[in-house]
Amino acid sequence: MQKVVAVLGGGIGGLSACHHLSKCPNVSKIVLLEKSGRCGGWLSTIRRDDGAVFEQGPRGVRPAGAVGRNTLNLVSELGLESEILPVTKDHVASKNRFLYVKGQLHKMPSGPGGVIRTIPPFSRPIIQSVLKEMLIRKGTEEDESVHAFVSRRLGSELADVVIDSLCRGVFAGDSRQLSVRSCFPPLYEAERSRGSIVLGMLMGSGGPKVVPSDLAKRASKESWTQWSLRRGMQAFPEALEDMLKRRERVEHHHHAKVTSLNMNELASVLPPAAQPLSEQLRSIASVNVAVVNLEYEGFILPVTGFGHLVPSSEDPGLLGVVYDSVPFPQHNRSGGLTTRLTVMMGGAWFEQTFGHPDSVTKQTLLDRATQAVTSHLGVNSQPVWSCVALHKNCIPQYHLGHWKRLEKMRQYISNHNLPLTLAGASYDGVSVNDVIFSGRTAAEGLIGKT
Ligand SMILES: Cc1cc2nc3c(=O)[nH]c(=O)nc-3n(C[C@H](O)[C@H](O)[C@H](O)COP(=O)(O)OP(=O)(O)OC[C@H]3O[C@@H](n4cnc5c(N)ncnc54)[C@H](O)[C@@H]3O)c2cc1C
Ligand SMILES: C=Cc1c2[nH]c(c1C)Cc1[nH]c(c(CCC(=O)O)c1C)Cc1[nH]c(c(C)c1CCC(=O)O)Cc1[nH]c(c(C)c1C=C)C2
Repeated sequence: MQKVVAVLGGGIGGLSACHHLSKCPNVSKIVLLEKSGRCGGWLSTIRRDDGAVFEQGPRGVRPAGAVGRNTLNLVSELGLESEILPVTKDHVASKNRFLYVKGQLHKMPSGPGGVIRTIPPFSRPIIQSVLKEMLIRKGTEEDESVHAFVSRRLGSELADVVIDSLCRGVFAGDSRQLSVRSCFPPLYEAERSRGSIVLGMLMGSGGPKVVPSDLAKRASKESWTQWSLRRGMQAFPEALEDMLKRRERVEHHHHAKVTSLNMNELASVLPPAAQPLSEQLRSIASVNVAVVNLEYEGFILPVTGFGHLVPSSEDPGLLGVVYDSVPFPQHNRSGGLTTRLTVMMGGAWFEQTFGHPDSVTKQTLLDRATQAVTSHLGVNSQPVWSCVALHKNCIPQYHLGHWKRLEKMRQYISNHNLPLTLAGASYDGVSVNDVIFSGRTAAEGLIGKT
């Protein structure tokens, strides 16, 4: 039977779903409804006339794992290989990530040397916590906060500093509220199946199989840790949309105000009979993040690496600073040496730091960002260019019990034969890779594997 499918929202998840649907002969028409004037959602790049590129959303994608290979396969199908900017394992941006603790930058421990010695800000070698972890009894809870899980298994110091910061650097969220089961499924599964995170990591686990393209094989052979594109991440949805435009069965509608991938809006268009589903959708929270891109003249950093994260105990509203020009110097303006930084602020602490997002001024956000660059990195010069963006509700938060909410929603959809499939960052992973994979899974759920 021929199907007509509407895809709501042209973020990278919706585009990925369209792409897979468009390969299926049983789908006679695909209607993509995007509320804004462009597709891509949070993949948003500023391209200046002088060649400089600044990311307002994701800036790097990980090539590892099945979902990473799946994305690279798509990049390859789109013919974007020559546009790829890989960062390899031995690059300084892969080796050096910093934490800003008690007013100082500390390199995050990596490699054997980093775990067997006591390295500030830690009070003992990390190897001690790692070895002890294998002896800790399995938890019995169906779900636990990321902070509670890591405190129980690895100790409160790693939970307070490393895990707290990691949750800020991925979810802009609070590790005390986020669910380990939904935010870091491999950690939760490792404890359940092997009794230990360390053993689970050493022994590996299953997961979806994705046959690698030549590009994905190259990424593995050359040990890439992340990649971007010459014209920035936005080039990815642009290429995907261009490819879809060439397919006859795909209809595009920009400025099409129908519904949204934003939970509240999707919930509001569901029929009253679907109220239980609407309520579950509404209960998925999301946070606001201020993204401040800064450009400085010359090389102004006291250290070099990917960037630094700030634990919530140090400064709740300041999440971290990415040193963009280190991994991707190709995005600097042509001719002349510059440093490009991105300061990320707010997240789960937005309101307590800045008040209501509608009343904070761009100048306040810019001042806060440049002050952080001065105090954290000792930079006294002023940026020669800046751009402030406030992304409202941009990162969904998988709070405790998220897995149960998903199960109830999917059960409800299935019990009521609703012609609806959920895909995107609100459900099974927020990374670009996860979202692209969720679009593929949603399409395959409707039409079978392509
Ligand atoms: C600041 C920031 C940094 C990030 N960094 C990284 C990173 O380094 N690496 C990484 O892997 N991931 C990163 N992410 C996460 C990743 O970018 C997102 O999770 C992902 O892009 C979400 O894609 P999506 O398609 O689910 O949703 P969205 O991007 O939100 O797309 C949803 C689309 O639906 C449209 N829409 C909304 N309302 C309507 C309506 N009424 N009608 C029709 N359409 C509507 C929107 O306009 C939008 O185009 C980052 C995210 C942010 C915000
Ligand atoms: C400071 C805030 C944020 C920074 N990046 C993001 C936020 C909220 C968003 C983000 N970063 C990553 C992902 C994808 C995760 C994935 O599974 O691929 C998302 C949604 C990647 C990432 N960035 C950092 C880490 C540890 C990760 C996880 C994957 C990896 O190891 O590469 C660290 C980090 N992020 C930011 C900074 C300043 C930073 C510093 C070291 C910015």
